[in-house]
Amino acid sequence: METFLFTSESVNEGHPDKLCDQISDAVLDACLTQDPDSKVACETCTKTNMVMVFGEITTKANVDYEQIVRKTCREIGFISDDVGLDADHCKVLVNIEQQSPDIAQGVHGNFTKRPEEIGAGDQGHMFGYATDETPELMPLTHVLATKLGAKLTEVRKNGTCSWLRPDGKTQVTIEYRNDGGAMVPQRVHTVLISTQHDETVTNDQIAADLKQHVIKPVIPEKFLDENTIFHLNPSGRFVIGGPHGDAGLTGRKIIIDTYGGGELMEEGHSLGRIPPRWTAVGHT
Ligand SMILES: Nc1ncnc2c1ncn2[C@@H]1O[C@H](COP(=O)(O)OP(=O)(O)OP(=O)(O)O)[C@@H](O)[C@H]1O
Ligand code: MET
Repeated sequence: METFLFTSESVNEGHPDKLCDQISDAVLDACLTQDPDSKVACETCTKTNMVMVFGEITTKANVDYEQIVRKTCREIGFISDDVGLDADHCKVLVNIEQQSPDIAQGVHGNFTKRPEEIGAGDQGHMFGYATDETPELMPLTHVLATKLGAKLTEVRKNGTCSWLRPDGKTQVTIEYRNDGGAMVPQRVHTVLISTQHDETVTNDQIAADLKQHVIKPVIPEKFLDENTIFHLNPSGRFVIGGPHGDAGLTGRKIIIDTYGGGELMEEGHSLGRIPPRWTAVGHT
């Protein structure tokens, strides 16, 4: 019987790229809440002590971009330089212009087109599929990697593991059996978690807590066996994190946001933009 390995990775809400995704989406939400006809294509980038939002927005909404940036960072837990970013004191740069009139006339005819006439402005490709591996109809590797990341955030915010900091990545490798074209998960081959942590905790404690409070509640026991491999903070030290450790950009985690690598990928994404602009990321 043919078996093969497949791997998906994920990041949690404190990863710098994911922080940017959440800021772009928060800007979009703020515009649409006040003005459902807003045209939004909002990018974000971040590095130590700095967040910048930029892009093209045409809206009647009165939006305080700086406050949206600070609130999003604060809610994730970036509340001091120590942790990777200080939401209340970091530099916030805003460079947002109106949507290009050339694009506006092409997409919505400067607000004159009927909904069924509205176009995308340029070409684009979208891919997608469903799989019966999971109730979510998504690949199991992707579902487990995503749930591990969400659990990490949960046990950080509810105080179960007080040493946790916001940034982190997860990865799950599953051994599948190809059963006449159906991909049937057999076992979890490898689990990798890299999480940001404070100075107080030892690597042994990190590994023990991750097994007990993150892996055990997420990965069904039937998929784990004595040969399952665990790599828990394999780099050995991950105190510096968030934008302090690595630059972040909107739309840099689009495989994680979709099927976890089991699909063809388009160049566009849906973060911080209204549907007609999804495919425009390559241009903005
Ligand atoms: N000391 C560390 N040990 C382990 N992981 C770390 C450490 N410092 C940062 N990281 C994590 O690794 C991530 C970097 O991986 P990521 O794939 O997101 O970006 P990249 O390596 O710049 O590549 P790309 O964005 O091109 O895929 C950081 O954003 C952070 O989540
Ligand atoms: N951008 C980082 C560097 O090369 C890599 C990501 S952090 C593990 O320094």
